[in-house]
Amino acid sequence: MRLKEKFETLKSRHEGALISYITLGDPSPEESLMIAQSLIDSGNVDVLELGVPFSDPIADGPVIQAAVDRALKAGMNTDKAFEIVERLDKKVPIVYLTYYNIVLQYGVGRFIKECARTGVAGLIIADLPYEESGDVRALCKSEVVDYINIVTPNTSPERMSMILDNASGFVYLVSTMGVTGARESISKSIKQTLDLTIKCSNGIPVAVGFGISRPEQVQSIIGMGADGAIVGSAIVDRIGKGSTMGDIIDFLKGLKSGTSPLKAMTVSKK
Ligand SMILES: O=P(O)(O)OC[C@@H](O)[C@@H](O)c1c[nH]c2ccccc12
Repeated sequence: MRLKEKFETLKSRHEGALISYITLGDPSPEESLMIAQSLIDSGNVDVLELGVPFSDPIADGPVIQAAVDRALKAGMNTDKAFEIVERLDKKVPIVYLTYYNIVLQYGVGRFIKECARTGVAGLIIADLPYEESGDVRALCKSEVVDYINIVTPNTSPERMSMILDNASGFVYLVSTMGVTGARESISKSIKQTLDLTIKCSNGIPVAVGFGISRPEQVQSIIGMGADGAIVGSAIVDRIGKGSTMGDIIDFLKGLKSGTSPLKAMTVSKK
């Protein structure tokens, strides 16, 4: 399923997207396939972001670093990542999150063709600066894979409009500088960056990630006008601690309830 279709459906329901991240291969390739499928089947995840593990994940905090280590030790690699995506029953759009080295090693053209063939709807390359992304973006365009850009609170308005002029799928707004990982609170100044991003986004959905781990945080981000909230480390942490699938799905259900601020308001008024 394409990202555009998903975001349009959600919009017509006045609902934000819950985007969940897990690392492929964590704790093992087979188990991560089962986890990914259970998350999709639970109906609480609108977009599934799958990390293709890279040995030096510089944008990742300790929780995801540990997951990447577990995955690599369990024999995870890029071929197996494509195999997993191919086998998934993709009832929601799948987005890959990886680092440029992985793409380069596999062969840029070959990697993007494999994304298209196996049904990866979107691609995020965490460490590829926009200025260097021209070839990858062109290949993604011809293979109909959405290339997803990351913007941060440090992105200048000029750079933001340049990046967003060429955006597709959704825009990934990083809530705070630093690495991935749950935080106590989401910075208040995010509202300002979010407004600027929405203004420059030409109608492409904007999703906010980094540090979101609670339903109230999801609700406040969606309430500020974001089209989606991205949660990674809080889920990966539960996988690492060996939580049951039932507990992880209950956790996601709570987060998903935060994507309907209007509904939540009506309920709390009763
Ligand atoms: O873990 P957090 O703080 O919930 O943030 C989402 C994040 O995990 C996911 O989108 C992600 C995982 N690795 C990344 C590297 C760069 C950008 C984003 C990511």
